[in-house]
Amino acid sequence: MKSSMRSMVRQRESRGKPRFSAKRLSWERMEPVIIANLSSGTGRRDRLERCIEILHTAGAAPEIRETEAPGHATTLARRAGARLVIAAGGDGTINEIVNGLSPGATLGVLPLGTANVLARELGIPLSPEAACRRILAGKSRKIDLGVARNAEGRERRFACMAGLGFDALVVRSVPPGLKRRLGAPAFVLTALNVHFRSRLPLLEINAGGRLHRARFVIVANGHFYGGSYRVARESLLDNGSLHVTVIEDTSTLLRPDVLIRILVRRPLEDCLPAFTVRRLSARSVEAPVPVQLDGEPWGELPMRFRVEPGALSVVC
Ligand SMILES: Nc1ncnc2c1ncn2[C@@H]1O[C@H](COP(=O)(O)OP(=O)(O)OP(=O)(O)O)[C@@H](O)[C@H]1O
Repeated sequence: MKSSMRSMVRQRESRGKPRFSAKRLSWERMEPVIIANLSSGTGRRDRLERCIEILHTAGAAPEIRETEAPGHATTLARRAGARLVIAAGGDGTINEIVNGLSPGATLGVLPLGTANVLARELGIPLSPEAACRRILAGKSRKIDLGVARNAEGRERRFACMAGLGFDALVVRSVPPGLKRRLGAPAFVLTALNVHFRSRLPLLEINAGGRLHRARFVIVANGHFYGGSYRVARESLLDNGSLHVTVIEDTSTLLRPDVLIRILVRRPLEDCLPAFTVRRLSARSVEAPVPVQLDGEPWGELPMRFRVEPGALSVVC
């Protein structure tokens, strides 16, 4: 079973060459707007102001919009229209923006979050100054987006990953104060707490007619997870598929061969069942199973997931 899954991954990867080439972006004409979440991990005002200064010095005069509450970035992105919309924040802010962007808009990223998975995936420098220079260099490319659809038919896009079960419970449980103080290690501590103290509900996924039962499933659009941890060997942002990692039991994550790979940032697909698909469905088996999208809670199973190839234009 495992070897057939690995060969599926290999087959897909050999077909997974970039499908959308980079093109030069006329960002001056796109009237840039920065949507800034100053409550995100490293979203301090002085960092944002340094970025604005760099952009001004280069002759760009972006409009600045600060978020006032969770969800506000979606409204601001919707209002911005077909412009260069620069997300100053983390993956949660990017997720909100991606869910409000107009067709014809391009996303820029100033990584001011905790994990900054999409920035890492795109190779955007994590220093805000260097990220500004990348925006000024003005190249864009198309990437895929994942889409989750819940039982009521509501849809939400994700740029990096959906997590079913274990990590969604962690995201729900991490105390905001601990996250502010510790950053990413707050998730590791909470994950250990959830693993040892909670009874994780069982879920079932159906991918192309194959059923898998697990307590934790990662549906990734890219290959990084939770920062610089890896689920897959290489970036998958534009290969037209979702990468699925199946963790039957979270105690597997503490198995020495798996733990070592996690610690040295080797891809989980080397030691855990993984495959790529265009769509899958997931349901809970016994008790409600929570879901997270790009690190933010988004309801419970059942849900369907699919990829939208080349759905987002991003500065890279
Ligand atoms: N003005 C605001 N006040 C409080 N929370 C906000 C505000 N604007 C946005 N948020 C919320 O802040 C949360 C965290 O944002 P974000 O994910 O960008 O930062 P992060 O968690 O530090 O980064 P990462 O996801 O990269 O680890 C999101 O849930 C978002 O809805």
